[in-house]
Order: sequence, then C-alpha cells, then structure tokens
Amino acid sequence: MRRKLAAGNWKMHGLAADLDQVDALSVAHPAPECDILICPPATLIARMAERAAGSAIHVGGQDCHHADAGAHTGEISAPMLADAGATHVILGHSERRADHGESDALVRAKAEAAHRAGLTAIICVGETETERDDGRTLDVIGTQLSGSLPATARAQNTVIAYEPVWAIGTGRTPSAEQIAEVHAHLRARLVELIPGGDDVRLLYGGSVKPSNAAQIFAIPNVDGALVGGASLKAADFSAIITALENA
Ligand SMILES: O=C(CO)COP(=O)(O)O
Repeated sequence: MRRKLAAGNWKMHGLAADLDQVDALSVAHPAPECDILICPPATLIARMAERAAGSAIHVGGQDCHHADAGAHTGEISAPMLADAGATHVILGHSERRADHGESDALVRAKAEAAHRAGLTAIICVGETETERDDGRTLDVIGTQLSGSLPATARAQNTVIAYEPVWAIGTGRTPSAEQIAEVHAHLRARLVELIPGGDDVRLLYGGSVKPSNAAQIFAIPNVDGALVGGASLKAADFSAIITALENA
C-alpha cells in the first residue's frame, strides 16, 4: 500500500511571518491519513523544521547541488538541507530545467546526492504543450524518467511528480484520462527500472486546487499531489490534504 503524499512547493514565496501556516496545518491535521510536506525557500527551511517539530509536517528543499560541498557560490548541498531539518528535496522541477538548463543527467546526479544525504528525492517530469500537441508526451516523460532516476532509487527514497509544464500556474489541467495514461506509463517504466517500482509514489502537479483535488485523487496511480500556488494558503492546502485523506 503506497502512503499518500500531499506536498507543497512554495517556490520563491514566503517570509518568516508565513511560518504561521505551519501552525494552522498542524492544528488542522494532527494525525493525518497521508504524509504532508512543505518545501519553502531555503531561507525558511531550518525555522520551518523547528516550527513543525512534533507535528506530522515534513519539510523539504526545492533543489540541491550535486556535490556535497565545494566552491559553488550561492549553492546549497543535500547534506546542508538535511542538517537544516529537511527530509525531502524537489529535483528537476520544470522551472529549474527551463531557467537553469538542468539536464536529466544533472537531475540524476542531484538525486544521488540527495540519497547520499538520506533525503527523499521528488523527481519532476513533464511535457511542454508543444510536445503534447506533437503526440510526444509519453516519449518525453519516459526519457526524462530513465535519464533522471539514479541507480540508488528505491520506493523508500524516491517520489516521482508528473507536472505538465502547460498546467503549472495556468489554471489548466489535463483530463483524467490524460493523467491516468501518463501515470500508468510512469508506473510501468518504474517497475522495469528499479526494484520495488510498484511502491514508488506518483504525484500529480499543475493547478491542483481544493475544487479539483478530489477528482484528481480518484485517478488510478495518483498517490498525491505537488501543489504550488494553492499550498501558500493553509486553508487551501488543508482542503487538498483532506481530499487526499478521503480518496
Ligand atoms: O509547479 C507546481 C508545483 O511544483 C505546480 O504549481 P501550481 O500548483 O501553482 O500550478
């Protein structure tokens, strides 16, 4: 049985005052039926981990460097995230693939670094609108998955998030059939690629909101969500968590 996961990606949002969201969520979900994760900007990780101590809320990073330490100004390593209290790290988000030219090989090296540090890697894949229009979605996603997944990947340390680039922050979502098709493809590839691939959790991400969460969570092979905008307000994220608990 795969335990469900509601993950919030705050992206480049959040100041100290926003840590109150953690209190609201821990009060609303003292013993949740799913895992809850928030990935705030790096500046808030340590303080959020302190605030979340004793609650069911896990804290994660949004990226890490592939080296454990070194002369890399401005970068943050996986051991640093773990040291700050993070348990997870998002890797290969399409915003990093696009804005920082991250390749599958780099994402794989980062995932290896995350695993060395004892972190769970949430590896993101997703097609652009042009790739979908060209009928290349499954090819693109299959290539990203096999290229980004390290040999160290197991169900205990790896989560895959399917985030269609065209659905991120747009209010548009794929149809249930489209999500089901991609998640079934990811599941089949994971079973081929790693031992215990059937137990790896598959998240959907892209314009998940309280109003569409229950429909999305009813789709086969959807084990949770990676939520952007709607994770910034505790009330919205809480409604999504409740939908996941009830799925
Ligand atoms: O990119 C996302 C999460 O990583 C999705 O963002 P939105 O939920 O804002 O569309």
